[in-house]
Amino acid sequence: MLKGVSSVACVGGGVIGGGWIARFLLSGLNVRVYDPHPEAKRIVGEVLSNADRAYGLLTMAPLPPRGTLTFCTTLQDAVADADWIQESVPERLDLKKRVLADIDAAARPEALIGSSTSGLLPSDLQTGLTRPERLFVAHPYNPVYLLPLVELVGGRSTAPETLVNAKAILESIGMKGVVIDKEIEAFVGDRLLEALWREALWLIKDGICDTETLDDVIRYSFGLRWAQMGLFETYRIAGGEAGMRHFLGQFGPCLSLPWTKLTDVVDLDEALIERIGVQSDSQAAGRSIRDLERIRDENLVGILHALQAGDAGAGWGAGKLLTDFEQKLWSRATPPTIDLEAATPLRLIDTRVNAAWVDYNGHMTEHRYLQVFGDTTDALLRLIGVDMAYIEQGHSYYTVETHLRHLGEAKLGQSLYTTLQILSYDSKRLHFFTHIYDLATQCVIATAEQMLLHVDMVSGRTCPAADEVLARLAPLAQRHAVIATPEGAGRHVGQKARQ
Ligand SMILES: NC(=O)C1=CN([C@@H]2O[C@H](COP(=O)(O)OP(=O)(O)OC[C@H]3O[C@@H](n4cnc5c(N)ncnc54)[C@H](O)[C@@H]3O)[C@@H](O)[C@H]2O)C=CC1
Ligand SMILES: C[N+](C)(C)CC(=O)CC(=O)[O-]
Repeated sequence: MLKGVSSVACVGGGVIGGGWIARFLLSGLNVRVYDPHPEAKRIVGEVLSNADRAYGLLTMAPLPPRGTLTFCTTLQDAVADADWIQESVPERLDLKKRVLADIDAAARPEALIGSSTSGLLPSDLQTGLTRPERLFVAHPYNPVYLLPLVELVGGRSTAPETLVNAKAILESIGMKGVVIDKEIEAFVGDRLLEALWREALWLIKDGICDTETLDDVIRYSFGLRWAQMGLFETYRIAGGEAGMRHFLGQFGPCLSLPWTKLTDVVDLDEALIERIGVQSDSQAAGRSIRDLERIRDENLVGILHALQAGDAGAGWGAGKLLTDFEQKLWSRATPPTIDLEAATPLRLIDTRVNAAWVDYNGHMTEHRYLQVFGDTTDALLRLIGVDMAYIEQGHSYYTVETHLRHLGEAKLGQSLYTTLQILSYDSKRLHFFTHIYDLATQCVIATAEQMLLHVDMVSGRTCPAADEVLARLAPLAQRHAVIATPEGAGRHVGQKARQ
């Protein structure tokens, strides 16, 4: 049975606790935090501010009102009324056991308790608890507010329904809970990461390459592959038409070659720590951690958006998950009210310039303007009844001419909105003028004048629009006819002739 969650407690508000706090708050849940660090409020505030920025770029779907954030002076006060308590204190078994025992004693009996541990066994964490059945590992990935995966691992005493409930709750906040069948130190993700990490330390220690080269090798090649398909499916493709079996046949014998040092663990002595520290400082080129976080977040948003377009627009992996989450948000939201009676252009789209829209000039690239104008056209069409049901009947409007003017610049994260004025129409033609405005200054960023024709999609020829569409169009066009013709309407591209 799925338990509803409205309030959450986070015990520990560092890198991971801060990420959880942001994820919960931005999903509309109230969060109470306990972290004795004297600067906990500042640290959480900074993570939250980056998370806000990242969500502003990630989605235009109507997020619920942000939950309230409360810092508590005692652990007991933080957890007493919570439905879900997430422990994210440092990775030490003795400390975690002490903190989890305090949580167990102060929490409501039905509250779920997740631990962010990267590798400690849930059976070890739950020994000695009064209600060990509600304790489980909920191992997330940094940054928790963007990366959707949580490994859910139960211990010997964890009740199966605890994991079922946890998975459902995570789905409701846009995350993917993956239940790991058997507990093992470091679970699945950190087993893989740890193997790579240990190998990488040897490569630096042995002077095979420096830290920047090693990172380049990952991020220009298999890092991109892993982001969208994981390991096994990627290798299946690498087997060519004969697939995985061929891959295993070809590369299986390499397992006996000295291609890894995994049987041996590098001595992470002072000298190696210093070498890595120096190389890593130089690689960061003076960028602060928060700067690097913002760059990372923009990249992840770009990859997630690209994955939303995967599989012919159906979405792929984490991109499909984001689309499904956005659809839930749209279905829960109240539709925006558009004043159809007013003699003013229709305000149809509110949007924000996202990372994938920005080009080498540092501003919104030209084809994205057409996308915003196209989204505005779609909003008008939906308003007059040309929706997916209408299109499935075999009729639609096609754009046959666009005159687009760039009058200002739009930068990453800038909030924009569009207004549309109908200039003329008849049974087959629809002619209108659209402005893109900067929300903050109300300045015009771009305009487009467009002509659309109503078509029979089977014959590919124009034909009159349905009566009900024209009936919706008529009153709008009448109201717009009394508004002054917009500056720039009817303009063409040209230069004054030389005298
Ligand atoms: N940093 C990472 O990349 C990831 C870490 N994790 C796990 O998350 C957990 C936390 O790690 P980080 O956030 O990286 O550590 P962190 O050091 O950034 O944060 C730990 C926080 O816990 C607070 N704390 C210490 N004792 C406490 C207590 N008794 N009660 C409440 N708060 C207390 C500290 O003041 C600090 O703010 C660990 O179990 C770690 O393995 C999981 C996934 C990724
Ligand atoms: C380094 N680490 C073991 C704490 C990493 C993780 O647990 C997951 C991650 O975000 O990489």
